[in-house]
Amino acid sequence: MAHLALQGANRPDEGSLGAPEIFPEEITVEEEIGSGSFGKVYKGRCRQKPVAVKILHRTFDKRTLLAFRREVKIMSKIFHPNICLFMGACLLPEKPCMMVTELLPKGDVESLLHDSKVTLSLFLRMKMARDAALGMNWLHCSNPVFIHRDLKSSNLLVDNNMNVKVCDFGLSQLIPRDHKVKDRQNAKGTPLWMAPEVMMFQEFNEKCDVYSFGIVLWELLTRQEPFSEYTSFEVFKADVCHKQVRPIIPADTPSSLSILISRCWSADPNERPSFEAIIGQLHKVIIDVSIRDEAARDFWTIHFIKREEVHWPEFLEAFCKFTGLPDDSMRERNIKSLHALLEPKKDEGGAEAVSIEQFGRLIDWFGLKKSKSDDGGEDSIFDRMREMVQKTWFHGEITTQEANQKLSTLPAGTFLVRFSSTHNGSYTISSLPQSGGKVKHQRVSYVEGVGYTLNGETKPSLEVMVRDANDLLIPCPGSKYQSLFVEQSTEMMGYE
Ligand SMILES: Nc1ncnc2c1ncn2[C@@H]1O[C@H](COP(=O)(O)OP(=O)(O)OP(=O)(O)O)[C@@H](O)[C@H]1O
Repeated sequence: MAHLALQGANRPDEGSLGAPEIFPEEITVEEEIGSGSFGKVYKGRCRQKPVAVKILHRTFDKRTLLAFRREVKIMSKIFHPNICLFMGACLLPEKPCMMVTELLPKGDVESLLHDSKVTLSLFLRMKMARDAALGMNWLHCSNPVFIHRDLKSSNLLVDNNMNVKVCDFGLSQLIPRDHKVKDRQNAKGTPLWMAPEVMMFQEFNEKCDVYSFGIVLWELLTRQEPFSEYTSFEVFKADVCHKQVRPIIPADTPSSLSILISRCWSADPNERPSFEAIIGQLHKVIIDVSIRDEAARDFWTIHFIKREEVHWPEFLEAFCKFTGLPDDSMRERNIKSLHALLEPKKDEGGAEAVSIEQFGRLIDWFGLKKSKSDDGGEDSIFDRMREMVQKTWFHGEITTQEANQKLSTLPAGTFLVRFSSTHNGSYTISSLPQSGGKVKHQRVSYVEGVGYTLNGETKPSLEVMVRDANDLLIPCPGSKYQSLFVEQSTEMMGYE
């Protein structure tokens, strides 16, 4: 009954919200996918399209209704690829208040980060951060300025292509550009992500969202909950506001990222960067977290800044020039090896593209620097790649499970060498012990200029390691690179 009274008294002039109207009969509600302070979110269908339907509690107070109406009003005015698409609302008196938005099937970033079964590389997590920053920049660039006021990882939603969109505008507010405002009563937002000036009821502007973004960046970096050590709100508030306590940034974080996080959550809002500046810095962070080798990083920055994927021909031309690949009889085989190891993915138009992540991993595995060859000369990265794919025992990027499947029915002493699926730059030797039993997986670390280390013993090449081992006897057949060399041996025969 309470909600009926409120609906009657507080819903004047629905048309002024300017939201496209959707009637309840047009919406089919399916399973629940989330809940919040206002009510629940369901997966549903509207006009044959899968959608998300946010339904207000059956009983709600005036504040909740105002927040819901504010959200509808704001969402019906913002359109950006990184902001959850508003599709319409039902605000009819006597009917449940509902808001229809696009469905983001992968749910929210917080749930994904804390699900240990979900693999999310740091590269992908930083791309997610940049998507969120792009959405936030759109809000902050509008005039008057939109302040979100509740930016946190659970208000970032993810689509099937892992694109991130900002949602939940229930606490958002508009302020004139270059102005500051103050909360008169309760501070709005979620305390763990709330800027100190907001918590202390001081004047604030859109930079309060940048503070929250700093906490989100830290969550994306660490996959942990912020401030989980606190049990008392008063102690937490005093520490954050007066002692400037912030979550600990892991020591091995690339400096471009740790500096960005620290600047975002500065105590002084003027020291926090704008989202425009954050986006620029995240382009750099994405390169830094994807490519560990400094020279390779410079290569990508000079040629492909702001791009995470480059078409194969463009990449090849730049990389061959950069490495000085000679135009000799090996050139074609070198390029074939590079292509096979990079495994460029086909984009929507069918063109092959090399990703920054894959490039970074390739450099970790093979190193850019020249190394000493067996004949006293020098081997380039191309020599190392070409020689590796020719080894019958080398199976490249296969998982532990795939290695188990390949080996399980073969005789003892059979082995293969593959890239480690968990440690960038390392290799794994999977073998069937001669003593019998299950497949054994041993990680070999590779340090450029030093060699390949297994059980404390370092060898100059994997070939030497395999040759010197007593129990690696029969190369496992079925390497995907073998077909590459069937053609090449024929070609070679042709040359001779
Ligand atoms: N469009 C959507 N697609 C998929 N899931 C969604 C969608 N909208 C919301 N959700 C899920 O529902 C949860 C709650 O939604 P939302 O943040 O809008 O609620 P809220 O009550 O405003 O939250 P809070 O109480 O934290 O302010 C989200 O964290 C997300 O898991």
